[in-house]
Amino acid sequence: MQLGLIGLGRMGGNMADRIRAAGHEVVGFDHHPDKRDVSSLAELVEKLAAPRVVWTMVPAGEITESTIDQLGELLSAGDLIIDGGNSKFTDDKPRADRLASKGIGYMDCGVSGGIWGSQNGYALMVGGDAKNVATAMPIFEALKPAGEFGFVHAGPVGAGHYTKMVHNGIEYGMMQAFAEGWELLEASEYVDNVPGAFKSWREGSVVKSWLLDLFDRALDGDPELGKLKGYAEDTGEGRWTVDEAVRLAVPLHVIAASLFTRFESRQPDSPAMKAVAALRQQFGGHAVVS
Ligand SMILES: O=C(O)[C@H](O)[C@@H](O)[C@H](O)[C@H](O)COP(=O)(O)O
Repeated sequence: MQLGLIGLGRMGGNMADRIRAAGHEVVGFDHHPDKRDVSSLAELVEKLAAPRVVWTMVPAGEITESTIDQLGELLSAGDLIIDGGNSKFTDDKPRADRLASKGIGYMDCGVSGGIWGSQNGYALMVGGDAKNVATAMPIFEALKPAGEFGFVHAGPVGAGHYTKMVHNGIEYGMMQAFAEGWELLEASEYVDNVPGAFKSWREGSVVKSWLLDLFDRALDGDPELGKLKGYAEDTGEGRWTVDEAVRLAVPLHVIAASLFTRFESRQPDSPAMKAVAALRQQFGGHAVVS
């Protein structure tokens, strides 16, 4: 089938390759002139036969919102938009309603797999009507991994991005657990071969996983991670997961702690710990470091 794909960066570009390799036609648009097949959204829409399916794979937030608004002006009743970016789930229903007033369908699809997805396949978490899911199924089939798993129609519009948000919250917690275990092993006088321990866990162990494989790969390149700074960014999914935990009063100890640890990583000197040191000095006369 034909697909319009907007955003041909690290994710979208690889996805286009995988969809084409499965025998589909992709008409791609990107802001970078060297990557794209068409030079405007209007040209992309023109090149597709109706009813059209257009997938947005651009950064979440303002860019996705304005791209979908422009598509809403250019597409016709019967066409379908799929947002595959890491949008916030609360954006989905209002978008779907705006587009529905013009007869345009909308689905959200959480996409996991990072830069490895083109070879391994992408895990897809879809929210939308069964009819729209069926329309896009050949594209989902092309993107998902070859095996039994890697796809869920999670529920109505919003459910795909919600599922991806929770997936990313879990990702934060798993990464943090590996990271803390690594720090403890490195600090201890008991274990000499820390990279070897992680490597050994890749087979047979209870904690074997793709994240562990990737951590082992990172340690192969830099056994003490000496080339990196202890600084980690976040792009929103972890914060939304914790917001939801507060809204629903669900205890999310590990994920919340993992998120806060990232915030802490950006503080060269912790203001809160200065306050703790000041208070210890005030009530106990304990020494402080200035
Ligand atoms: O499942 C995935 O493929 C990843 O989760 C992917 O979506 C991306 O790498 C994260 O959005 C990074 O998220 P943070 O910037 O919040 O760590």
